[in-house]
Amino acid sequence: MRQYEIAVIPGDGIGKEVVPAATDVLDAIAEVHGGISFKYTSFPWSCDYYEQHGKMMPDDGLRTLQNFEAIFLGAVGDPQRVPDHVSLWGLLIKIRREFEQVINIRPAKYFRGLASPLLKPNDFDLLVVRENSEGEYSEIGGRIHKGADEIAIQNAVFTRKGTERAIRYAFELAQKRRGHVTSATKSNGIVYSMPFWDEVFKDVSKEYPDVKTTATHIDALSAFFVTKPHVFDVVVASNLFGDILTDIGAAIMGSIGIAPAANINLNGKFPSMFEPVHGSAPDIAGQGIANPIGQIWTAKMMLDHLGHQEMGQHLLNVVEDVTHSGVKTGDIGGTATTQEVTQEILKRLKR
Ligand SMILES: NC(=O)C1=CN([C@@H]2O[C@H](COP(=O)(O)OP(=O)(O)OC[C@H]3O[C@@H](n4cnc5c(N)ncnc54)[C@H](O)[C@@H]3O)[C@@H](O)[C@H]2O)C=CC1
Ligand SMILES: CC(=O)C(=O)O
Ligand SMILES: [K+]
Ligand SMILES: [Mn+2]
Repeated sequence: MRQYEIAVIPGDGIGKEVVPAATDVLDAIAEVHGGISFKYTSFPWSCDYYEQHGKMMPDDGLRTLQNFEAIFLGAVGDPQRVPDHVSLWGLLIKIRREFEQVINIRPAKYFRGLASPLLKPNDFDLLVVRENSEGEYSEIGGRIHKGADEIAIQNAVFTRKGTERAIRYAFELAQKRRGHVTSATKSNGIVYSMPFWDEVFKDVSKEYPDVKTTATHIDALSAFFVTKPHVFDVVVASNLFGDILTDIGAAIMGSIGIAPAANINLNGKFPSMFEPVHGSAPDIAGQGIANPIGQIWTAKMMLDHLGHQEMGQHLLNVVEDVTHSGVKTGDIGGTATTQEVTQEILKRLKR
């Protein structure tokens, strides 16, 4: 029996509702297939924790997390109580950066049983590779003066290492898929970092002559995600562009509540972290109606990462069966609660 040590951080809002649902499902799939089990250690780091301790996690929090094989996180943020830049940078983004989780993989595909808002959803199946450690999300800059003279400066950071790493990762994935990489650019408006991004994309592409390439400005690309998502295979994007594109990817599937994500550490020095694309959804938190599929599909990505692709595929098939059967939460047109969807998934998994 292989037991995996997993750090669990439910976080805020619906994170606290969907994370237990997903760990129940993980336990069930492990039991059904046999050979593996999960040992969870839960950490209460969140905006509640911040209110009590004045920080999002203890000073030695990262050292504690470092001993785990993976981190399973829900969502961070409660803007009524703690400013978002404080809560996210104090926990979620801190872990991504300090643990060198430099790649964020976020799939979107036609999902059986879901009413996509697209008129002709076709069969789309794409992967966004989001640069996850630098880019537009930086702490470089500052604010000076007050009132009419006030100035805010925010610098974006694009290193050759980081840019090349994300782009190369996209090419490697494309070789195992349909052999096409689309680069999200904006070199017509952003005159230093994006021409640089384009150059690196071109350089890396020379090493993969079998992979087809396209570079598309982020504005048009966002539109194409809505009008013809089936043309995309792997899309590589900077931190901010990838963030926005993947909410669109979630929306065209049918709901932001179903999209998964994996924050991948490539050098093996730190654990990777698995958390859905969505946030803490304060507008529906505490009602028991959050869609657990984003968190459960994220669990599938963790299974894949740990080398259990067969279990992962089985899990996703069952989730699609449940959606197809009509047991759905409100965001995707159903009336079921988080618990009811989870129970239905558990029941079918154990069949
Ligand atoms: N990775 C993370 O932890 C993220 C955290 N956030 C934080 O979350 C908080 C809320 O941010 P928002 O911009 O409102 O984004 P959000 O993703 O939390 O919610 C956007 C909309 O989608 C709905 N939604 C999200 N997940 C759902 C689910 N599982 N089931 C049903 N409906 C769902 C919400 O009810 C809301 O109407 C903020 O504090 C924000 O900073 C936002 C995005 C990512
Ligand atoms: C923070 C956020 O929105 C994301 O990482 O997707
Ligand atoms: K999340
Ligand atoms: Mn986002």
